[in-house]
Amino acid sequence: MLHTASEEDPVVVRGLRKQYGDSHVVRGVDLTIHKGEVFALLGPNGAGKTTTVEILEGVRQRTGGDVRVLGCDPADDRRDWRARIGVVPQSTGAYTDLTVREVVEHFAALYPAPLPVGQVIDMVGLGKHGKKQTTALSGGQQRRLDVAVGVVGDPELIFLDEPTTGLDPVARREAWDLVQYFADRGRTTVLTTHYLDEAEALAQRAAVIVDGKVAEVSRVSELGGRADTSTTVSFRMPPELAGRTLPALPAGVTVERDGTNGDAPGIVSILTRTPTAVLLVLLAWADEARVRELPELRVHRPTLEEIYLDLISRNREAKAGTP
Ligand SMILES: Nc1ncnc2c1ncn2[C@@H]1O[C@H](COP(=O)(O)OP(=O)(O)OP(=O)(O)O)[C@@H](O)[C@H]1O
Repeated sequence: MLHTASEEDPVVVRGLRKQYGDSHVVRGVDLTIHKGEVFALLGPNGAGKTTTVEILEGVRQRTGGDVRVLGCDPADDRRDWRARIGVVPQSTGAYTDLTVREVVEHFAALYPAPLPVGQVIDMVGLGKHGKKQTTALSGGQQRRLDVAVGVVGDPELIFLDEPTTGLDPVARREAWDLVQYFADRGRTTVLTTHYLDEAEALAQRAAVIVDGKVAEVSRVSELGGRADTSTTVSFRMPPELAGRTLPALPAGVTVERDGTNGDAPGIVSILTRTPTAVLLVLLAWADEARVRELPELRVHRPTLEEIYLDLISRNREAKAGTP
């Protein structure tokens, strides 16, 4: 049963299971991925992300559950269906003694309406290497070739499994531009990544998979209750204000002080949902005491990485507490 998903949704998964012998590696995954979105799959090593993605790509058989990808069951592996999806697998392909251009041309010929080969080679940053033997490419250049091969068919749905692993920072940004290019064309992308900045930059929604189950699926901006988390305003108490009480702060704040270290005044941290209001009060207070700079003043909102690590650790603790 594929309830609550629309006909339009390119990926609909319900109760997906995969077992290798006695080992249950995907244990009841539900996912609905909407048309035109970049959807990130996050989770620790061995969580079952690649297994799930490979089932969606039709390269791995499932043990149970319902799966619809572009309206078809991937297990049927229809040729016309396959031409509508693009796959950049986790491991780099081996293309023997062909040149970059020959490899991309070869794959382009498999699709009814491929993108121009030269454009794709340029887009992945291999413009200067079209005539190079693939065996002579660096690891990062080979990874770019994988991406070219995955997208040359101008697919409706693209699976990118850790596409930027091994790329230098400039090449990573180029790969991000490429994902954005397809998003702008209304294409759908399923992006598996360990880089949370990548998920944050590219994806609208994400699922966190832990131990073969979806621990959470939400908008990236709301992952792990992120939208509701407090901001920390902190500073080192200046000597001029040491020993004074803080001014009256807006309601709902929590104040923490680390111990003063000998004569050094300690750090004051204020957890708040209204950092601007807190800053206004603090700055007026400092100004009144003629303190022009609050030392080490910092306004810190938890990063996606901190939220993610917290989510994984809470998940592990909950599991450890389960009898
Ligand atoms: N062919 C196989 N036979 C037996 N076990 C397998 C096989 N393929 C994968 N596994 C196991 O299934 C589990 C999930 O692996 P999977 O590759 O899906 O994880 P992942 O979330 O993609 O991890 P990573 O982030 O490291 O890529 C792992 O414990 C892995 O060892």
